[in-house]
Amino acid sequence: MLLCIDCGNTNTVFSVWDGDKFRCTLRTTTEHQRTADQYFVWFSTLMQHHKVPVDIDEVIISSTVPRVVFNLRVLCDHYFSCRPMVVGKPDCALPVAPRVDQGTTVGSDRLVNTVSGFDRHGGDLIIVDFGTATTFDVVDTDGAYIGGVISPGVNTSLEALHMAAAALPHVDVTKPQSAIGTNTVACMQSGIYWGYVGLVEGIVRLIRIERERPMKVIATGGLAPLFAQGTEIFDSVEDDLTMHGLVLIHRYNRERDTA
Ligand SMILES: Nc1ncnc2c1ncn2[C@@H]1O[C@H](COP(=O)(O)OP(=O)(O)O)[C@@H](O)[C@H]1O
Ligand SMILES: CC(C)(COP(=O)(O)O)[C@@H](O)C(=O)NCCC(=O)O
Ligand SMILES: [K+]
Repeated sequence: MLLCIDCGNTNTVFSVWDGDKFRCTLRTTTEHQRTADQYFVWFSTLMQHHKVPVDIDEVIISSTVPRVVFNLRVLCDHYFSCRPMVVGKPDCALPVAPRVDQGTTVGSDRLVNTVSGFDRHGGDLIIVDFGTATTFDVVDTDGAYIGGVISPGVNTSLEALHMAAAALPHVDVTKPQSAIGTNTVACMQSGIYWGYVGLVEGIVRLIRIERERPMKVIATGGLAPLFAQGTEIFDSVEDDLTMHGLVLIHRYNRERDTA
């Protein structure tokens, strides 16, 4: 079976693909100190819990944190006897090359989302990913990543506000009933929630004007369903977008190898 690993700055997700469907999806925090042995104990324990056999023979990794890739490679070598495909490395090809400034390294999560979104919806897309950063990936008619927007993530902004202001507590993001908060926590939640709704709607509007054509908007990332409750801007919310892209990129490279 194929193990797909999506390593973001906050969370690392392992998903096991049996060639037909995902059998199991597991999430842990991203920590570059975690060793191959620690990954394996965590992974094999939860696989047993979910009654999925641990027979991994192929691995594909997307990581926005370069330092974690070393230990993930050791995991593949010691426990799965394979060499992982790593998105963004020269030996991992993409169906359509990104068109960005020379020398720019695009985050591999954004490249994977682009491949996935194009497969599901065709071109002319804006993919909004609510991760550690809130990113907007613009996908051209032919499926190329052509740039986008990087904004601070929702929780990153809340944390920065709490750190910077002595009287502001740590709060969780939720959808407030109204814009006007009548206590400190409610004021902060309104600022974050309605602020991000406005940010997303505003940036999508500007991108559409620049592109001069209709563009579908796809939302993904842990907080996407929550923000979808506050705006009509998303055509679709897909929590498996990155994992689907990893399966596609893996298949694309395997088919190239055998061609
Ligand atoms: N289901 C969820 N509900 C609420 N918050 C979530 C959920 N999933 C992730 N988050 C939060 O959203 C932020 C981004 O998480 P994630 O999408 O995993 O980021 P990354 O891909 O950058 O690691 C984190 O602060 C995380 O705690
Ligand atoms: C913008 C990001 C930090 C988002 O990562 P994430 O929130 O998924 O951890 C990541 O895609 C990244 O490090 N990008 C490199 C710069 C770029 O994509 O242009
Ligand atoms: K991400």
